[in-house]
Amino acid sequence: MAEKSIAVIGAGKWGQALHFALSQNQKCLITSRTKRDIKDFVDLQTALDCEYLVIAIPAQEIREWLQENFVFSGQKILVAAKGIEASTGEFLNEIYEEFIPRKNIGFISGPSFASEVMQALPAAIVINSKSRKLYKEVSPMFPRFLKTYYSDDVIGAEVCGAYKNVIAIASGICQGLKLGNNARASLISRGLVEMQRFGKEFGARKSSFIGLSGAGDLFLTASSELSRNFRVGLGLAQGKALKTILEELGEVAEGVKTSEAIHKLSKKYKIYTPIANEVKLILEGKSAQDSLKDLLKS
Ligand SMILES: NC(=O)C1=CN([C@@H]2O[C@H](COP(=O)(O)OP(=O)(O)OC[C@H]3O[C@@H](n4cnc5c(N)ncnc54)[C@H](OP(=O)(O)O)[C@@H]3O)[C@@H](O)[C@H]2O)C=CC1
Ligand SMILES: O=C(CO)COP(=O)(O)O
Repeated sequence: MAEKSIAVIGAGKWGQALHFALSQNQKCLITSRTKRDIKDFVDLQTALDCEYLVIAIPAQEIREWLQENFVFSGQKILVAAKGIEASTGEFLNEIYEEFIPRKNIGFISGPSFASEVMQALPAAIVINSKSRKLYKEVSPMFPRFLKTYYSDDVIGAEVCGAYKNVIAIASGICQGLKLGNNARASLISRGLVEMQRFGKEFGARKSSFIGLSGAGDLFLTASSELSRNFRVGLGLAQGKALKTILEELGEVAEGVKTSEAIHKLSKKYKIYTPIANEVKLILEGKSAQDSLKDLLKS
């Protein structure tokens, strides 16, 4: 295995942005299911032979991808996805740990729209790992414009990154229904309380929710049309069918499936998650106006 070699797997929006960022300080390879005519694009095996892998494959696809493609041979992994597996309700750390030792895995979180990273605009992200050593190894790989912080609250970062996508859908609905700034601020702040309550059940640390991974990413995603999840919400408020919205989007909106996962987990562990539950129901066809009435009285 080549030393300090690094590759991004998954050349979607975020994978390409991370490849751009990681190419500033060293050579970084990139691969994807669909072959692309882009700089440093290699076949999958060449990428898998690298020592460091940044995996930007969506949450719902990763288990099957790992089963079919991944053999652990000492690689260190940074997980770029933000979501919870809907079919099982399993967190990404649980899935990855079936294939890779915990000390070799880190999770990227924090407010980071790919399109802005692509323009080298400044941002701050968190590398969440049980191994501080891993953080120390990967931190210098990031360019100056992407400031990195360390946290060992892996589950906290995961819940924040996944849950904020669902709240972003709710916020897009709120915007689409023209409910006003007061309503949106109320929704986002109650969303933060809700995701913290949910995370507590799984051992997430409270402080993660007021930091970059939580409030930082939530405020970003739930207040901007740059967010795909927010745009899903806008489409729902306009009465568009989910299928049409997702076709028009052409990119992943993790909040859609993650709302199912949250529903499953909140039912199992009896966690009060009113906003996520209404998002799931709206995605299944409930009218947004009816959801609003139910949220206001609950
Ligand atoms: N975009 C952003 O600003 C940010 C995104 N994220 C997270 O990163 C993850 C990826 O997002 P993003 O890159 O934007 O999404 P995109 O929809 O742009 O790209 C998805 C990528 O996943 C690959 N992919 C999808 N299904 C499979 C599969 N079954 N097997 C192998 N590869 C697959 C696609 O490969 P191909 O195209 O080659 O077929 C593509 O490279 C999501 O979890 C998202 O929440 C996190 C932070 C910021
Ligand atoms: O996670 C993101 C920014 O931090 C991107 O959010 P969207 O997937 O909603 O675009």
